[in-house]
Amino acid sequence: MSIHEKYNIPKNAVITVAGTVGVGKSTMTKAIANKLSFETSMEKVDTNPYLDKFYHDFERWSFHLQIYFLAERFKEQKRMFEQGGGFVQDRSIYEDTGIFAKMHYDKGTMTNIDYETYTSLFEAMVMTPFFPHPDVLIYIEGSLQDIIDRIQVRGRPMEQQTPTAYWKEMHGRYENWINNFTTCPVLKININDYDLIQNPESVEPILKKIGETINGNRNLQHV
Ligand SMILES: Nc1ncnc2c1ncn2[C@@H]1O[C@H](COP(=O)(O)OP(=O)(O)O)[C@@H](O)[C@H]1O
Ligand SMILES: Nc1ncnc2c1ncn2[C@H]1C[C@H](O)[C@@H](COP(=O)(O)O)O1
Repeated sequence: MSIHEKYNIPKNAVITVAGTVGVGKSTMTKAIANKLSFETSMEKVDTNPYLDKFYHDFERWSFHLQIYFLAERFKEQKRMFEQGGGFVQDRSIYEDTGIFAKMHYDKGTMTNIDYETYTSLFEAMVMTPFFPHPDVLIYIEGSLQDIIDRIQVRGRPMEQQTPTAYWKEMHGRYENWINNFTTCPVLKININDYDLIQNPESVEPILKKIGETINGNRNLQHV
């Protein structure tokens, strides 16, 4: 029996992984893709031409950065579906607008005009019946302290130098955002319930839940 049959995960599934910075999305993305022999769509940090500048001057670069992320993730989303699925994606496109753009607008580091321009572009590109959504969004959650520790250990200077208040604000917003997210089925996982670094096999119960979430939703659709 193949692993796809074992957990009832279609070979053409598209799985996206969401959660705050440093919570463990990339690690989870690679572990799931490896088990399912799926392709990954990784968020590229080193080649992002705006990210470091943005962390040094939010006001100056927040619009440029959001447009860049929107273009990159839109192209990736298109690629995943054009290739017929079988992908795990490191961070969903929905967090760009629901978390980041909104947070910078609310905090005054993105202007009203820029926010309007960005959100109308996002809505026109993504929130249309023509744009396919993932089969499941895995939401990883953890305590603020664990996340701050992970950001420090990972060691990207631009993130290490960012005040804790930024991560705290983001952490609170994520909880709100996920509780109101309805675009595709959600599977919530807490970082205390697995450890992919010490115990790679702890991905197995996650695969089981992925299959259940995808199929639970398909059954609901056919009732
Ligand atoms: N289960 C885990 N236990 C301990 N550390 C972890 C775990 N998963 C990820 N990490 C570490 O936390 C840091 C952030 O993980 P990463 O996957 O890069 O997060 P994200 O993609 O969400 O920013 C990395 O240093 C990674 O090695
Ligand atoms: N849409 C975004 N706006 C601002 N910053 C963002 C956005 N998407 C990702 N980021 C930042 C946050 C991190 O510093 C890096 C990579 O994210 P990670 O959660 O570590 O994968 O990009």
